[in-house]
Amino acid sequence: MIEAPILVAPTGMHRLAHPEGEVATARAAASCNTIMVLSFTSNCTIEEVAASCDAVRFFQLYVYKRRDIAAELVKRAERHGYKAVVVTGDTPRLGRREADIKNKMVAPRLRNLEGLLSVEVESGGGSNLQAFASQTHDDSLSWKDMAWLKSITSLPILIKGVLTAEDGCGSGLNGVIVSNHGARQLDYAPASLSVLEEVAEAVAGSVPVLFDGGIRRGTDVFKALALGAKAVMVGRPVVFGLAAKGEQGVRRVVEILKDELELTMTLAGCPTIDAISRSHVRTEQERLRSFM
Ligand SMILES: Cc1cc2nc3c(=O)[nH]c(=O)nc-3n(C[C@H](O)[C@H](O)[C@H](O)COP(=O)(O)O)c2cc1C
Ligand SMILES: CCCCC(=O)C(=O)O
Repeated sequence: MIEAPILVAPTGMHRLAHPEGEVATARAAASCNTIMVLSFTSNCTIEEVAASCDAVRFFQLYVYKRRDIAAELVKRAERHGYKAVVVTGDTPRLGRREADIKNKMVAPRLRNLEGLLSVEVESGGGSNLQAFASQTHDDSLSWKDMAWLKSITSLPILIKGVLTAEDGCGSGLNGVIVSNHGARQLDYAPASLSVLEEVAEAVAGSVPVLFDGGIRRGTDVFKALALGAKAVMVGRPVVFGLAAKGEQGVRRVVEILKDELELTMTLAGCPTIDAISRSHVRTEQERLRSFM
């Protein structure tokens, strides 16, 4: 269905990077024939992104204390042709982002929420995003809430932010995304690549396992696929491409990754994605063991 196993990860507030925001990213993803996961905290609306071009898109969900708002946005995504919900499980509260506090970070308008919620928040002199998240995100989020989510949508649901085998196989959802939120949430959370294999083994092919975190080269995509991911998602490089050259910049980022993946496959003797196997990579642990 998609040209390469490289998706656009949900990242918030694309107008911080480019005036056209998520619409430019969506067009780039569409022209690369890949899937964009639209962030719940986008600047462009669900409808604007849907109307920008014809492509497969997923919608990322933050579960708000105000469940009616979360449900309303999922309904809007469903109505506008988004094909899956990606529920982010690792952000019941925002991690302590000291740079945002120091820089007095102010989020640009989250237009999806207009008419639903006042986005004027007092930051107390620190990060306005952090103050906003603590007012809105439901910090009691747990597995039991997945039953509620299933009850409000017929779309497939993927859980993002899984870092253990136990969470991977216990979700009862339609897909698992191994991620530590780009190391933006909890210091000392494991690097997502270091736990990918154990999660993939536990899930054992029952649902697709996706991966994100630190994908910067085609070789990184290859490593993640060898360790059990069906596809990867890319966060920061897409935002950097958007900031540098808008739609064209995002397209270039995805193309570079795809070209590098193809080169890596050829040099590793893999004519197809399915030919990438566990034996193509050696982990740090295996390397150390080989010295013993
Ligand atoms: C600026 C920024 C904003 C992000 N916003 C969201 C978001 O709105 N929702 C979400 O689930 N993850 C968000 N993430 C996390 C990404 O989806 C992804 O997990 C992470 O960026 C992957 O790592 P990478 O940046 O090394 O590719 C964000 C990450 C960044 C860098
Ligand atoms: C309130 C969440 C903001 C978007 C996000 O998830 C991030 O910045 O990592």
